[in-house]
Amino acid sequence: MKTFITEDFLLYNDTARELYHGTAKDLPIIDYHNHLNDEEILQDKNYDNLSQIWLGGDHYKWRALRANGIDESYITGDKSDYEKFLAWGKTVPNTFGNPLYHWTHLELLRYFGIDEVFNEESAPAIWEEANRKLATPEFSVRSLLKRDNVEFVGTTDDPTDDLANHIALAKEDQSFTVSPSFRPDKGLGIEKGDFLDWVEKLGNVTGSSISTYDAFLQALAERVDFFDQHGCRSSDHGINVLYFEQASKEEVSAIFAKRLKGEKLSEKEMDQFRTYTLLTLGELYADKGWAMQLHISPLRNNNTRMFHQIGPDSGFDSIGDPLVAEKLSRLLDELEKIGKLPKTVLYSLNAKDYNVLASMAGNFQNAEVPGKVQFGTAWWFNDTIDGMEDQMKTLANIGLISNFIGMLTDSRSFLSFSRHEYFRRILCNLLGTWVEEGKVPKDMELLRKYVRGICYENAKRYFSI
Ligand SMILES: O=C[C@H](O)[C@@H](O)[C@@H](O)[C@H](O)C(=O)O
Repeated sequence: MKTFITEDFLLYNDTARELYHGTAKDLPIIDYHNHLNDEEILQDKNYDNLSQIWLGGDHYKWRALRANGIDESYITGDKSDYEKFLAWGKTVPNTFGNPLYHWTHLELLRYFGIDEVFNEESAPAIWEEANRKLATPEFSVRSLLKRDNVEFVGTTDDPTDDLANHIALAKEDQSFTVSPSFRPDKGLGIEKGDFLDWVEKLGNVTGSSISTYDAFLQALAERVDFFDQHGCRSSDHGINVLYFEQASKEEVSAIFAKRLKGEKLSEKEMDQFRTYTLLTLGELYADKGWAMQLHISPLRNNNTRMFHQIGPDSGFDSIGDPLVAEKLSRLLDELEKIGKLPKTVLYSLNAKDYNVLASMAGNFQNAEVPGKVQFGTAWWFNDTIDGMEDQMKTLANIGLISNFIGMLTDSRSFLSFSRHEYFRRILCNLLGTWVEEGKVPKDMELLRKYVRGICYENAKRYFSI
């Protein structure tokens, strides 16, 4: 059966169709936050088969497979790639209403030219045809980036990473930039069992022995400099529960010393360390002109048995519901007070926070750049038609959607860039609907400016690309 994705997919009026086909469709892609593997880009890897590139690291699909009663051996276990692929073929027909259904068919159509509904019956032939194409030079990861007109890739990188792949890629003449993002979560994770190992690793890459909090901060500053020298334009922080506990540097130094000795810390002490360290990093980000991305309120690793079996980021995270407004206000204001609030992108995994984040952003805007503080795009479980519309309507209702830096894939798969098409269709339909409903004038020049800005130009300006 032919697929349902027509050229006007998700575009329900003439204005939407004109905006998408005439403006959004061919704009370059700036994917400023994802988890793509920089080594695979350097190697210009060809994936062996559709399971590896589709299912290999995508915990969205793993959750759908589990929800469909598929055994773990066919998901992250020891079944063959083909057996796992057939399990996905059995599952996709049961995903109506989930973006996975749309993404699956968009990817088959856009990358492989396969205009078929994906299910158990069509899976074997699709496996053969797609794998044949995956083996060709046109399906190396760099070829995939070029064919998608990807201009910028923001990977996610630990401060101790040597960035060797990014450095090597920067020496080559590419149509796209692969920029490292500074993700210091392990340096803020003072509660974690491997925190001291990470501190030692930080010391090793900076040629220092970190035995004091001053030395720790100095080492972090050196890594910020190193990342900046190699094209970093942004940091990223995963914050499960937002914190704000003020303390002097001397108090935090004493807390750090206790941790080095393996002494137990109170929750307050840990929050004092996290607060002081994040504020110090925020100042460094501002000095570098970086953006600070805050991904807040995931509830991670809910399934202890499966965490021990297959580790983090494996589909057992969900939406947390801590309060965020007060602490976020204090964090941002502490930096604003000293003129060191960096460009900031606020994401929450809980849609209950959307009005909070959109209104919070409005407290700290200034002339540095339009939309200096962004209410960030719908993230993870919210990366759906309803979730994206909800986030954009909230932003428009409370802030200025015209300065929105648009979406990102946050993905681990090189086939995910068609999610930008998905977003652009939803955006153009939203704007087109406002026109058709008489809520905004049919000023096509201005509407095209909105579309170019949100899909491409705003992010280019915001990240100084
Ligand atoms: O969209 C889902 C995301 O990729 C999710 O896996 C990440 O947000 C990850 O948990 C992280 O902390 O960066």
